[in-house]
Amino acid sequence: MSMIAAFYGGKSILITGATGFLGKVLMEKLFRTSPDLKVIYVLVRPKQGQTLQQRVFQILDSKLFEKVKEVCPNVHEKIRAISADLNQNDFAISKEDMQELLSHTNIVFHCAATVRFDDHLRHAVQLNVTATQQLLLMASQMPKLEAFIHISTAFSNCNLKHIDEVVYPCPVEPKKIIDSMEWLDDAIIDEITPKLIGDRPNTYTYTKALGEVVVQQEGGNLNIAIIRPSIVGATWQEPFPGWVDNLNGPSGLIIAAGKGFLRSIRATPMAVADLIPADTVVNLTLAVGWYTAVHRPKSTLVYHCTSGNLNPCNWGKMGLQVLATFEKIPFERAFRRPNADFTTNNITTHYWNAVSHRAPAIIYDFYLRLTGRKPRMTKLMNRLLRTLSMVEYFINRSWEWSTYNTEMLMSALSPEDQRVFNFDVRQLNWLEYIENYVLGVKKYLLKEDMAGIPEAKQHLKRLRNIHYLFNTALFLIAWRLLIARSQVARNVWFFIM
Ligand SMILES: CCCCCCCCCCCCCCCCCCCCCCCCCCCC(=O)SCCNC(=O)CCNC(=O)[C@H](O)C(C)(C)COP(=O)(O)OP(=O)(O)OC[C@H]1O[C@@H](n2cnc3c(N)ncnc32)[C@H](O)[C@@H]1OP(=O)(O)O
Ligand SMILES: NC(=O)C1=CN([C@@H]2O[C@H](COP(=O)(O)OP(=O)(O)OC[C@H]3O[C@@H](n4cnc5c(N)ncnc54)[C@H](OP(=O)(O)O)[C@@H]3O)[C@@H](O)[C@H]2O)C=CC1
Repeated sequence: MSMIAAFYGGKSILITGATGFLGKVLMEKLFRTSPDLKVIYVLVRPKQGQTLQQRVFQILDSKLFEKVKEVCPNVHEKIRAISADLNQNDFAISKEDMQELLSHTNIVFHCAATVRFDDHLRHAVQLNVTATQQLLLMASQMPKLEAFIHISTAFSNCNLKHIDEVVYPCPVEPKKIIDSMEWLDDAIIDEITPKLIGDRPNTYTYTKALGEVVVQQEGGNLNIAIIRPSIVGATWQEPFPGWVDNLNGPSGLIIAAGKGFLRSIRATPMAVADLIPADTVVNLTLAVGWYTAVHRPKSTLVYHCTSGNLNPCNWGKMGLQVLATFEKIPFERAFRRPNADFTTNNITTHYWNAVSHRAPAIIYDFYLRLTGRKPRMTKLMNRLLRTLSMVEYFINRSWEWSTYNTEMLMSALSPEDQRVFNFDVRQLNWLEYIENYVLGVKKYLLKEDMAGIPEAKQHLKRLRNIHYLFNTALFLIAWRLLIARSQVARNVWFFIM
């Protein structure tokens, strides 16, 4: 019998960010392994054209939850969607809902965040820092609370090379930052943002670091733990391999490469690609929730959920495997044959961006215009180049994350829990994982049918022939121009003939 699964039985659990990528996998695992849990409260903001219930039921009715329905047929009754906006005071939760949350919640999993790299500092502080502060305040008024688990990121201290499982202080106190966001206007915030984020690459990593400091400073007597996942990728095993539902991290770039838009990327092949599957993060999170509630460590423990020091894979190996998978399972209606390459310096990056990204987009848009259609490729390419410039920081460096607490926790689990809540990345076979990831991107993100693979292969063959024809024509034109101008070229030509 799994002790962790039994622990969540009968519990009332509050999840923020439940409609996000990690939140969904977390809910799925909770319902599947502890179908006798009492209720999961999810803080959800209303979205245009959908009621809260519709939003949540859409998730429960998705393929991700198919197995849950078998073990927990009344799953719809065990989820309680609470209207909340983490950007608002008291999260704009009604008095009755707040009362219910405060008096019943046993465990809090705080997953909500803005993960955009380019978010305005004011908004990133609001969601990643102030909302965390407010949630802690709520948690301190929950008499039945047993554990508060905060999801951060392994990159919150990416300005360091070696990162320990501790909360690092920030030069400016989070409270001062929160206060200043209230009275500074946008223009001044824009001006001071580079100074505040310092040697971090973006507002996301900076505000996640501030959020951790808030958790440590304002956690009071709560049982708190912080989890720091690295780059979260598609699921490894559960509920099935390859599940993914957004374009963050590598997923969007896998699409861009598979559709033939992404032809070169500035990356260091030997740099460690610290990916971690979403189900591994969720298993660790649930184990941490149990451990924190039952063992009540004296201080706030930080757990690194990373792969690099236990089972490293580098970007070169990952890129090659992604490309190899496209051979077997190509994406439909590719723009060009997938054939991306790594560049390593500014000059080659600019050159290939011009030749392989911008030029084909301009030519294609010209063709669209000629045929009376709306040009769209240049816009798409600009977006891709912007994304590339934002991720470059992370794919040209390696970090070392120590994992003492995570390994300690692994050894504290019973053999059954180690199996049911497996977060041992040493067992991960990267080649198999990446192949399933690409397959998952095709099925769950692009919603492409496997029956379309033969046609996709035919399409790639046609693209290859067009490519050969285009190159031959280009060569002949260049040669013809050369022959017209150079006696040496003419002599060589006649000699060959
Ligand atoms: C040895 C040599 C070998 C050679 C082999 C070479 C082979 C190469 C093969 C290449 C194969 C590729 C696979 C490997 C790629 C590796 C890259 C991995 C990158 C990983 C970097 C992650 C770093 C993680 C650090 C921290 C981790 C975390 O803690 S948080 C999670 C990470 N967060 C994110 O990823 C968010 C990033 N996104 C953003 O910040 C923003 O979206 C943006 C700034 C990128 C774009 O903002 P913008 O306002 O322009 O657009 P937006 O409104 O967001 O969206 C507009 C449309 O664009 C779509 N979109 C959004 N995001 C992406 C994306 N990442 N990729 C593509 N498209 C995206 C979005 O859906 C919108 O579409 P429409 O709705 O249709 O308009
Ligand atoms: N994905 C990754 O690679 C990594 C993620 N993390 C961390 O994991 C956590 C979850 O990330 P992930 O699932 O990928 O992120 P997503 O962007 O997929 O999900 C974010 C969640 O936060 C919610 N949210 C955002 N703003 C508000 C708001 N104002 N009010 C209420 N809810 C809001 C979103 O709701 P809505 O659906 O309404 O938008 C969504 O449920 C984050 O803390 C992130 O920092 C850490 C490392 C890597």
